[in-house]
Amino acid sequence: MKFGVIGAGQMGGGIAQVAAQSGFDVIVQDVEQEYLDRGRGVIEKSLTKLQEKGKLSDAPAEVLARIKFTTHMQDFADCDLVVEAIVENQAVKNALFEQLGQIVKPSGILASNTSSIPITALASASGRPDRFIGMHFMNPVPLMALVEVIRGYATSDETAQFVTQTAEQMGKTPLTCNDFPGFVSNRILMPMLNEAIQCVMEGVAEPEAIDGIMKLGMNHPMGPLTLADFIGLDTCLSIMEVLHTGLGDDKYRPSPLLRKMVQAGLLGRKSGEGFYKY
Ligand SMILES: CC(=O)CC(=O)SCCNC(=O)CCNC(=O)[C@H](O)C(C)(C)COP(=O)(O)OP(=O)(O)OC[C@H]1O[C@@H](n2cnc3c(N)ncnc32)[C@H](O)[C@@H]1OP(=O)(O)O
Ligand SMILES: NC(=O)C1=CN([C@@H]2O[C@H](COP(=O)(O)OP(=O)(O)OC[C@H]3O[C@@H](n4cnc5c(N)ncnc54)[C@H](OP(=O)(O)O)[C@@H]3O)[C@@H](O)[C@H]2O)C=CC1
Repeated sequence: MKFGVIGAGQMGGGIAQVAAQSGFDVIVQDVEQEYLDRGRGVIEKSLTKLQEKGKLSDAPAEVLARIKFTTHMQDFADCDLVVEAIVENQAVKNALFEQLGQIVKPSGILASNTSSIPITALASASGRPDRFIGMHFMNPVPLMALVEVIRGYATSDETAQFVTQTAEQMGKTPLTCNDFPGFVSNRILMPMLNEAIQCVMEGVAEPEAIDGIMKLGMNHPMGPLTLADFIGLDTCLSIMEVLHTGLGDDKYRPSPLLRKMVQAGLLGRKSGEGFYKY
């Protein structure tokens, strides 16, 4: 199978890595060579770590050799499946799928790794709504078991079956849901992170205490503020905005502190500072 990935950021890189670990021929596209080089470096590090722990069947170099990096979208023409993992912005994703729908061969399936944006809208932009689906990996992709599979209004049974099987071949557990804002994962997760941020803003406790309470008290592997920093505060804000607009309920209102931090360029781990410094 020829597996395309658009975006070489934290999610795109992880998806490409796991696809290559599963034996697929992978091609990753990003807008600048610089982002591709950075993505390649992150994949290399992760593969080395997995090998050290005996969790990799092939040598890292063999896995890497299955990944081709490109800045040209035309290179996706003969892909069987293309998963998009660019910035969480509907206008940008719409424009990309309009273009991609004209490039990929007609039998190719297009998928979005979006955290929250309506799959049905992206499917319409692609011009092939029956062969379009949400394939939502979790971060960090090499370690997390779930792929949330989101069926759009017109997604065909064949498309859903193909993507479910592919997720299984990648060693993941696919679970299916319908197309509602934030799907299941982020409709439940993100309001909790937003509430933790609201606790910081209201002075309920220091970030370390909030995270400690949720880790020790609820057995969460990461506290909510550490997790928000890990996901990216810009992505968290975009998801809250989709929930707020899409569900029309003020309980999803993004915390003003979250908004202010994104305006200040404090995006979490990826910018070097969020609720913590990295
Ligand atoms: C926003 C969305 O749309 C959807 C989302 O994805 S929401 C986010 C979902 N993800 C989560 O909630 C993650 C929550 N966190 C966790 O589950 C865990 O902290 C974790 C799995 C990330 C790490 O596991 P952990 O038990 O805390 O152990 P930790 O010691 O930190 O890491 C385990 C090992 O994996 C390694 N590791 C971390 N990321 C890695 C990667 N990408 N590749 C390879 N190895 C990796 C770590 O370096 C560490 O190695 P050592 O043991 O040698 O130190
Ligand atoms: N972070 C997370 O925990 C999770 C995120 N997601 C979703 O995955 C997607 C990607 O998120 P994430 O990896 O965190 O984001 P990142 O910011 O790490 O990566 C996005 C990448 O896509 C690139 N990009 C932006 N626009 C385009 C374009 N038009 N064409 C090609 N590449 C482009 C970016 O380049 P540049 O730097 O120039 O913008 C960047 O390299 C989002 O939809 C997000 O909601 C899903 C699950 C978890």
